[in-house]
Amino acid sequence: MPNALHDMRNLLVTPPEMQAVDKDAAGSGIDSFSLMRSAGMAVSAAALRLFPSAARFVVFCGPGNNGGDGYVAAAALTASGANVALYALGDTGKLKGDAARAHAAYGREAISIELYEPQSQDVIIDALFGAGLARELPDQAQEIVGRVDQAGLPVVAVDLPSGIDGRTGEIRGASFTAVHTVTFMAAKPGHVLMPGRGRCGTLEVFDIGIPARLVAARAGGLGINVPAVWRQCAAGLDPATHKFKRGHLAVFSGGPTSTGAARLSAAAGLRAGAGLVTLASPTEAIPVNAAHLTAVMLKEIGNAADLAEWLKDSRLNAFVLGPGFGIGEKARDFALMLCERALVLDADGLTSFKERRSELFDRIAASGGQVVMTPHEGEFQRLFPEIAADGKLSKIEKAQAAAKLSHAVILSKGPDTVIAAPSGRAVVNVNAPPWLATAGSGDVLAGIIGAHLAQGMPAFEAAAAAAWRHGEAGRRTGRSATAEMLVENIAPLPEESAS
Ligand SMILES: NC(=O)C1=CN([C@@H]2O[C@H](COP(=O)(O)OP(=O)(O)OC[C@H]3O[C@@H](n4cnc5c(N)ncnc54)[C@H](O)[C@@H]3O)[C@@H](O)[C@H]2O)[C@@H](O)CC1
Ligand SMILES: [K+]
Repeated sequence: MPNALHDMRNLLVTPPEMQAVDKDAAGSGIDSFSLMRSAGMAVSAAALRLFPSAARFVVFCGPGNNGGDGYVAAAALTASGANVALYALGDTGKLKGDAARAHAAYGREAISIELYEPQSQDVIIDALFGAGLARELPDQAQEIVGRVDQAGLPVVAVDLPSGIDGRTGEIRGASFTAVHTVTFMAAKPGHVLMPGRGRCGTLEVFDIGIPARLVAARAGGLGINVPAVWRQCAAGLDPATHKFKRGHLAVFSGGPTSTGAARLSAAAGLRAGAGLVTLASPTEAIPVNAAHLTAVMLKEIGNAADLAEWLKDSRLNAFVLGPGFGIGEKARDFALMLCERALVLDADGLTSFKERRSELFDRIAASGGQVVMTPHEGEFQRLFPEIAADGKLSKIEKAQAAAKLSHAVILSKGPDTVIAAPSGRAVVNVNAPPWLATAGSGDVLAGIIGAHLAQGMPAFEAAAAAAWRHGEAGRRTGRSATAEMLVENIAPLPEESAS
């Protein structure tokens, strides 16, 4: 990935990668206890900043280094004059290494965790498990989660709310729901994938002093979808250029009773910067489409022969196929003809290949075109059932596997949309408000991707930039968003200086 990944704010590092970074840091002579001290101090500072008048900080410490951070935080909070109670999960005599040292330095009594009784003014510091959580949260910890939830106490999480799997964002049995999470060096997939993301509260990524080059060396091409990921590819898109240079996007309409979805895509494509947009309509739907279009042009394309003739115009460079199109042979024939240019395959376009996916994947591999597929969860299951059913994989890993198999860029939709390329590169989109999940929203997204492809952006960047602009449009529109309002609120691509 280009420069964006060297900015640690945009990186996602998996727990195994982070463990390797820790080892490299120790190997390069950095004192690992000083890292733990920085981590614990950052947690203490966050807790005091957020809850300056807490009656009592209750620190839960686990059996590993996450617990070690907790002991440091407890010592720092005590030194600041705060009232602190510390509860340990497991036998503190079995603590090892830095965690044992942090426990010894704390020097006060650690109470056994089952004795914890919530008090109404408690602020919880959760240092039970972090990146090292390897299986379901132990029963004893699950019970404490229940007590804290029931009492409605605020939780500040160390690294991750205990119970959230840092690789997948899944909840391992139960988890705390934090108001604030302090993680170290870089965010983990579990902070941005659902349901984990919904339980982290605000996320603080604190630099504990591991050199960035050590983190970057282990990071495997995952990031957060920020403009820096695709801005360089968007920089050449000068709105003043001749309209054909801005590309000609074609969107395929369904029959007379299902034309609205394609018109939404077309309108979004025009708004997002395609130079020309044509709605390709079957004969029967021409009157209804004609009655609703102004800036978008209309072309009658009834069958594959019509399409073949139209494709002689090489300026037609990007296509959206699927919204409202209808499932079946016609969708398959059209899609296979379009793979060698730039194609967004969405909705019915995806479902049409449920039983015939290898035809599509082989054609994409052979054609060398720019293809983006935009499945929601159900469509993903239809097209990639074996990947969808693999419970061990995270949403990122599923999208990566699907991209590799299909040779296309996969935009896997949801509140935590993932964009993955066949190379394994992937980003998670984080700017989408919940109300973006409105009828027709996906059609708008497909149109924005199409506009980017028409302007010559490579498929990965086209999809990532579109997910981001779609999220921004949702924010600008507000809670009452309809798909038409989203189109109106697609903002220009951000300038070079935006981060
Ligand atoms: N560079 C870094 O990232 C640093 C990480 N630090 C902390 O170290 C943490 C990672 O430490 P660890 O690798 O020791 O991991 P954890 O402290 O998250 O937990 C690991 C311990 O719990 C056990 N365990 C895992 N799952 C369990 C389960 N379900 N039930 C019972 N026991 C279970 C493991 O055998 C191990 O003893 C991070 O979350 C962070 O808080 C800090 O100390 C500073 C440096
Ligand atoms: K934790």
